[in-house]
Amino acid sequence: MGEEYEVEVGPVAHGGHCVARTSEGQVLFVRHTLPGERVVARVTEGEEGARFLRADAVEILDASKDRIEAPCPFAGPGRCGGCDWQHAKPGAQRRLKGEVVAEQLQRLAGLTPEEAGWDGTVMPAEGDKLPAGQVPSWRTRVQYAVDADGRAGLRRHRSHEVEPVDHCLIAADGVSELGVEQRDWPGMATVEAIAATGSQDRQVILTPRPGARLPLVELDRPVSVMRVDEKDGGVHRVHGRSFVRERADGRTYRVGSGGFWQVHPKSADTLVTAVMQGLLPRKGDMALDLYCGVGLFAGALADRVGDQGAVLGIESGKRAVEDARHNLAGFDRVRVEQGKVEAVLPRTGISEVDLVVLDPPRAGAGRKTVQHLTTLSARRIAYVACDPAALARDLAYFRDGGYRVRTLRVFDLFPMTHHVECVAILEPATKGA
Ligand SMILES: C[S@@+](CC[C@H](N)C(=O)[O-])C[C@H]1O[C@@H](n2cnc3c(N)ncnc32)[C@H](O)[C@@H]1O
Repeated sequence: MGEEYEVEVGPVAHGGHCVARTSEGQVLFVRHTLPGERVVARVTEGEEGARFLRADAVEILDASKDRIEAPCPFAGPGRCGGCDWQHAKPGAQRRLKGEVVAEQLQRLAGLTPEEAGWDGTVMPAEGDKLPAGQVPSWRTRVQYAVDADGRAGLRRHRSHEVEPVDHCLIAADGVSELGVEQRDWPGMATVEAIAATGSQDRQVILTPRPGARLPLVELDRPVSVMRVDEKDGGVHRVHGRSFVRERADGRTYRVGSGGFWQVHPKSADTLVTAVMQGLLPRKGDMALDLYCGVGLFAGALADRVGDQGAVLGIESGKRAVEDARHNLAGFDRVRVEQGKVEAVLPRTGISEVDLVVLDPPRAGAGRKTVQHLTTLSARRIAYVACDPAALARDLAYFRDGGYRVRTLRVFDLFPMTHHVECVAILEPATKGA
């Protein structure tokens, strides 16, 4: 810890850092740098003999042409851990993400971009293509951590320490307007601020420290307030609605506190469009929406498969299932089952479907679920992935089960961070042969 090395920085790696080697051959994962730079890297984590050390670039000796001054005053070595690429031009950020996706596909699935039907580009969300130095304000959900003095901030990288922040540049305007960063939150561990897209619903979710009393929540806009129970982790209503209303694909979705909804205001529409363009649902199709959350893709599929078709959603979160059933109540032939996909799907007895959407959490779907899906004779499968490593692992299982990737599209729905969203469309390998 604290040791410094002068290094030439190599390629980007998954996780918001680049790879370098010390003169003794020790691998360093270096943050706050870019490929091709020469930097002084200070070790932040790792022990002697470890496979790799983590480090921050604390001095830039030769700068990349893709480097800019970080627009956020809270970014930099040892500071806020929320963004990884504040110091890179927007186009360079997307190129780096593309290189990470390509590397993961190659290493974990043995696929080149061409074999995955991908042109190698990473698409910005509509409206996000801004000149260098301007930052899209896209985070409609921000969980602030609160320090011992009650100041709201964000956690430092791989740390519980809080970097107090008076304006997070990537927070959506609706979040910033609440003024969470401008007041103190004594006794709170976290304060989550939510600004819905397509409605004026605003919500604050407070997590008190053990024994602390809830503060009076007076913000710059009307909000509903929820509280996270320190014992059972349950989310309870303090005042106002216990949900926000989001809009996507022409429909309104109720999302209860603690439930999942895409964070970028354009994400839900972007992903629904990519999935529907890839699947091309037909009237009368039978479709699955796995890991369905509050029913985003199930709703879009239900509209398209019509009265003769049917959609089954599966989701583990109890509250999300209640919301999905509420959101999809207008469709007679849509059912939502609660439970883990790996347990519920085999129990349904379904042996054949036309289409599948799966949008699993970061860990991916895993071998067992993928194997099961490859037995259902689906005409097409859409895999929505927030982690390219998990996607690549699962694509390899799909290949073993006789499916090939027809197209892959990659979207930058998390600007300034290392995160990236992929939509892969699969079909039986025999079809593409
Ligand atoms: C990435 S979110 C996708 C939600 C939805 N497709 C959307 O876009 O709004 C993943 C969802 O999977 C649920 N989940 C996590 N593990 C699960 C499992 N093993 N089985 C079923 N659902 C799961 C989470 O509760 C979450 O709602």
